[in-house]
Amino acid sequence: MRVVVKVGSSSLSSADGGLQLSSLHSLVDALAAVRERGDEVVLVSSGAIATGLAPLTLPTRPRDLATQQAAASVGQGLLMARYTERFARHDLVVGQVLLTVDDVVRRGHYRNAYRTLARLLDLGVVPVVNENDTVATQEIRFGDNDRLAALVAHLVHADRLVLLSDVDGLYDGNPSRPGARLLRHVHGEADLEDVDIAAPGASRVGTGGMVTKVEAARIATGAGIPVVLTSAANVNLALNGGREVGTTFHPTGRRRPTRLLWLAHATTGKGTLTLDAGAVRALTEGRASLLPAGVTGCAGTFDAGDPVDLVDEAGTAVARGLVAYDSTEVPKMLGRSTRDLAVELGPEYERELVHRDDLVVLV
Ligand SMILES: Nc1ncnc2c1ncn2[C@@H]1O[C@H](COP(=O)(O)OP(=O)(O)O)[C@@H](O)[C@H]1O
Ligand SMILES: N[C@@H](CCC(=O)OP(=O)(O)O)C(=O)O
Repeated sequence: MRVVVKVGSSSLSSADGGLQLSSLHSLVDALAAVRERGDEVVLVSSGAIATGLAPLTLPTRPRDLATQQAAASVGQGLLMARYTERFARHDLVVGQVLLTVDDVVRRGHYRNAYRTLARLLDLGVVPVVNENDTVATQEIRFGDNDRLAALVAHLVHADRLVLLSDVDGLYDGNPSRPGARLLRHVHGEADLEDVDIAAPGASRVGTGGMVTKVEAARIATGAGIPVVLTSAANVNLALNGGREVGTTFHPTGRRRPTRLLWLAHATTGKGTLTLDAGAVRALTEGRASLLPAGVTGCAGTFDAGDPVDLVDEAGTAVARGLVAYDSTEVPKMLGRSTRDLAVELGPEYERELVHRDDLVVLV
């Protein structure tokens, strides 16, 4: 068994927003018990920003990106030091893995991340993953670790994803309202239809609230991985108790190529290409590559290799792909056949605008 456990800032911090050591200790002790049983663990831990607040005497989580990054820079090292100390009590070694979206979406990069994580697990190390907050700009940020955890679970072929928060599961509405009901099982979209997840998190340090957790559960279950959402206080029961706690999201789909999952869920397009009806059909029904002949418009500034949204003439996103040309080159190619382009501009213009291996259909 390989399990990915994600813990949110709200579960690791005290009322004043700083790191709550006792919570971190219970988490580590529960994870160590999983290891003692012979199972493997990858921990996705938030809390860098929360841990950085006290040393910087910041009263609350900062709103601007630069101060968040500074707090993460101060906090991440301290957080890892605490994990290192506590895991060492169980004779376990930890390894820090910091990721950005960009690190894993581009061709080949996700393989590097996978190789490192697989090697760490071979060596018996507990990988501790977080977003690389200090270098992540707005465009390449996850911003929350829930989606990152779902994508990491897929990357390492996990058997289960456990999301730990400050709430004991998914409720049908704001859990602080009287009468809110805990959902024990979610089998698919139909079970989520009447669920209200809009309330922001109760803590001052968490991000995303329930929205990003449900999104993470969708990504993981859609790729065949069951998800358990429960409170960090239940960590031992969830991992070692042998009985169901919180909310279980059951698999709805099957494993897909890793890079395409990242492309669909971790990126935002740097630009937009508008497709005519024939191109939409070729992509969605024929699984074809996108050729310049079927593109009627291009917007945004992007480099070759960047993710772009592919929209139909009504502006609805139908696919996302990694574009093979810069935004300076695309306009002169629109509507032209690859053969004409090769004759006029040279053989390097004969390739697809977006190759089908670099493309994920969203409809
Ligand atoms: N339907 C719901 N069920 C459970 N929790 C919800 C729901 N809607 C909103 N929430 C809020 O989501 C919060 C958890 O999200 P967040 O604060 O981002 O935590 P974390 O730091 O663990 O990621 C809970 O404290 C809860 O108040
Ligand atoms: N990378 C950030 C995590 C962002 C965050 O707070 O996420 P979460 O608490 O999981 O909603 C950090 O370590 O502070």
